[in-house]
Amino acid sequence: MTFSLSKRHSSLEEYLNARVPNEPEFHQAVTEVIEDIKPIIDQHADYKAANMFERLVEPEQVITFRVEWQNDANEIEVNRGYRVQFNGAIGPFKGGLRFHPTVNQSVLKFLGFEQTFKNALTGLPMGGGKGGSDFDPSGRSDAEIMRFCNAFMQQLHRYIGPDIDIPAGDINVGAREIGFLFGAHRRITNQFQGILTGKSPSFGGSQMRTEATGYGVMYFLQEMLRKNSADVDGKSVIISGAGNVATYAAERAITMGGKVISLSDSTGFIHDPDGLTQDKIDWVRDHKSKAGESLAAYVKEFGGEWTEGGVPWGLQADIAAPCATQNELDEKSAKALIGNGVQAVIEGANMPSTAAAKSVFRAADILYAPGKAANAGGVAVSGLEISQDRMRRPSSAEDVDKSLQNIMSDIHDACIEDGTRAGNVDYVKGANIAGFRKVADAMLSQGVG
Ligand SMILES: NC(=O)C1=CN([C@@H]2O[C@H](COP(=O)(O)OP(=O)(O)OC[C@H]3O[C@@H](n4cnc5c(N)ncnc54)[C@H](O)[C@@H]3O)[C@@H](O)[C@H]2O)C=CC1
Ligand SMILES: O=C(O)CCC(=O)C(=O)O
Repeated sequence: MTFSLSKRHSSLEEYLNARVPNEPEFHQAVTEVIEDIKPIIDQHADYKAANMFERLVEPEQVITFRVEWQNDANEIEVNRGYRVQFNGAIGPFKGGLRFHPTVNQSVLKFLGFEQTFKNALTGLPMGGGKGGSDFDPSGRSDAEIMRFCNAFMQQLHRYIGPDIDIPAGDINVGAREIGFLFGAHRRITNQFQGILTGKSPSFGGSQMRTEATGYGVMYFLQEMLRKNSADVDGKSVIISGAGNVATYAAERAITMGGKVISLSDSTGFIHDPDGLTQDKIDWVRDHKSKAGESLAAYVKEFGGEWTEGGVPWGLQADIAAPCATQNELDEKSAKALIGNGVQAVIEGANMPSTAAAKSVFRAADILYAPGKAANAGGVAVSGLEISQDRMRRPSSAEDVDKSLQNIMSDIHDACIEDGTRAGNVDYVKGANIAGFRKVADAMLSQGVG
């Protein structure tokens, strides 16, 4: 028997094992999406005739390159750089750069695949891509970070451009790294071009890009709650991570009246039963910006409890927002959250829930928003930054924030439209189907060859 989506394989698992062996994160992301869109492809003769499944799961280009650079001890170090240009059917490739020792082809392909659907959901003309390096920035000096960024761009500049591919930040790539990368590109090409987003507003960046992902997560949550006649106000919130997405999600949750009781990093988590405040968040940002600092120092400063090596999912709260990294929330944690009466789980990170955890959430009577919908606010404001770059005309923070709220509300509506069955909303299904339709229809219109 053949798998109905591919003539040569009998199941999705067999297809993935044969075509892309040893890429577990990519298999996980593809399996989740394909389970939801298979019935749509099966029912749609045009999609089947166009072999949409095989074309969708094959990236257009996977580029790898050597990054050689000199550390402070004058030693030459070598890292591997990547850019996965996954799908450019609806616009130039767009997606972040991640610098982390766990970066490999599987991780970047899963991220580029997810990004393709996420970008489609924003309603802006952006294809999906992702890139980065296995470079570990922890403990490195500013000068080393700058030399690494220069060396990385020395290779990457061949593959990007305002009409080709426009990267941005992701884990360990923030304003400092984007500045170094942009400067390197300008010196190499002698052109001032909008080839990166997340730039400082002093040289073409958009207001609110820094805040956009975390704020967008909370705007999406507010939409979900409102549809159920509820509100963030008065709710307790568990957040994981202590970086860009986590701290801005916490900031917005607090201004909406929520009580944020945790943050975490790869060394453990804090439980602050009094709740975070803006001062505490500012301290976390400052502390975590210093190379290699653990969040453990929080409790000496503000009290609460530190759990070394733990995850915050055993705490009791109304809302959980995983905002750190992929597969940080497993089946046991998902069951603990449900057992403790969580009402909504909203993913700020990309694929933070394992496949088993996802099944627990989808089967439970809770609101569950997948990352590709809930964290799309960051790339949406990147899309607005591209427009500002083109026009050389900046927008105010108020205007960008208003656009962000509208885009998150539209994504919420799209999820409702494609994810409602018998009165129940499956946000995962809704996001997968709505994103798929847009990309697949563009691919159909453009033919093959
Ligand atoms: N920055 C952005 O605009 C967007 C980011 N994302 C996703 O959000 C997540 C977080 O990204 P950022 O906040 O930008 O990165 P970041 O580098 O600012 O922060 C990452 C945080 O996660 C923590 N962390 C890393 N590994 C961990 C682990 N195993 N357990 C607990 N904590 C861990 C780090 O200590 C750090 O505090 C990633 O999945 C990223 O792909 C998604 C959409 C946009
Ligand atoms: O703003 C961008 O282009 C990158 C955002 C991103 O990497 C993400 O949405 O995961």
